Amino acid sequence: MPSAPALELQHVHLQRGRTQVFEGLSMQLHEPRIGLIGDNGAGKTSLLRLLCGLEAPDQGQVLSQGQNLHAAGSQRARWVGMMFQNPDDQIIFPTVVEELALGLQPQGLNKKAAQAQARQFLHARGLQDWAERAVTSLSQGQRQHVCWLALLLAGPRSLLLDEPYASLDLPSQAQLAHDIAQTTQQVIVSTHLLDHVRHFPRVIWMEGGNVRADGLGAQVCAAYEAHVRQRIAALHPQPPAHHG
Ligand SMILES: Nc1ncnc2c1ncn2[C@@H]1O[C@H](COP(=O)(O)OP(=O)(O)OP(=O)(O)O)[C@@H](O)[C@H]1O
Repeated sequence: MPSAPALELQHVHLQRGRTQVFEGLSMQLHEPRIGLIGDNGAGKTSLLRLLCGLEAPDQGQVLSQGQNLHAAGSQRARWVGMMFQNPDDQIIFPTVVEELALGLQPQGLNKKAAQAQARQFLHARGLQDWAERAVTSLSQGQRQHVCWLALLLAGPRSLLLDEPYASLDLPSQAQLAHDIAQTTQQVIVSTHLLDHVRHFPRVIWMEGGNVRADGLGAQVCAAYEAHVRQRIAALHPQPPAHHG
């Protein structure tokens, strides 16, 4: 029998504010790398928030390896973790080492042991100088990097990244793409920068809370780009050719 998918949505309905975002959305997320693409407001962030348990469906359920995510309590942090689009929505503690140590607590480490492990982790990545730094003294891109490090260190079995490249400079984008490639866990990335997911075995194109296309990264990204080109061409029609 095939194993239960890492993550699964079953007939999920979700309302956020006055918006009915999903009406009966179902999907199984087995693949080790999955990209989420689509226009602003398509439902990518809402989907990630459901998948990490931040948002509960109004109807339907979200499962991680067959177990209901929203009934899981603190265990959930071992199954799934999310890196937010805005690092300031994620970071709680004043210093980098404290923030990183937080993610180790679900593994049963006490504060001192967790901070020692976090320091070691930073050291291994040549970032030992960051340990005591005030998070507020870091740039937006650096804070985003702290969020990624916190997620890596916490090590849940599925990592959900919402627009992780948005505030990163080109070297940091390359570093994150490299880190993602090295990661053994499942990684689900929402992005408008299609080159970061084009090579993925699966990309899901969301549109208006539905799946518009779902398949190989190269094919789905090409279909979305062609659709965008068509829409832009329709908005800015070429003037008729002038003869004579
Ligand atoms: N906090 C909220 N309250 C009310 N409605 C919301 C809220 N957040 C999102 N929505 C609505 O839910 C729908 C899906 O939004 P979502 O943020 O999931 O889209 P997205 O694909 O992640 O967009 P983007 O590419 O801009 O990040 C949109 O119609 C949006 O207006």
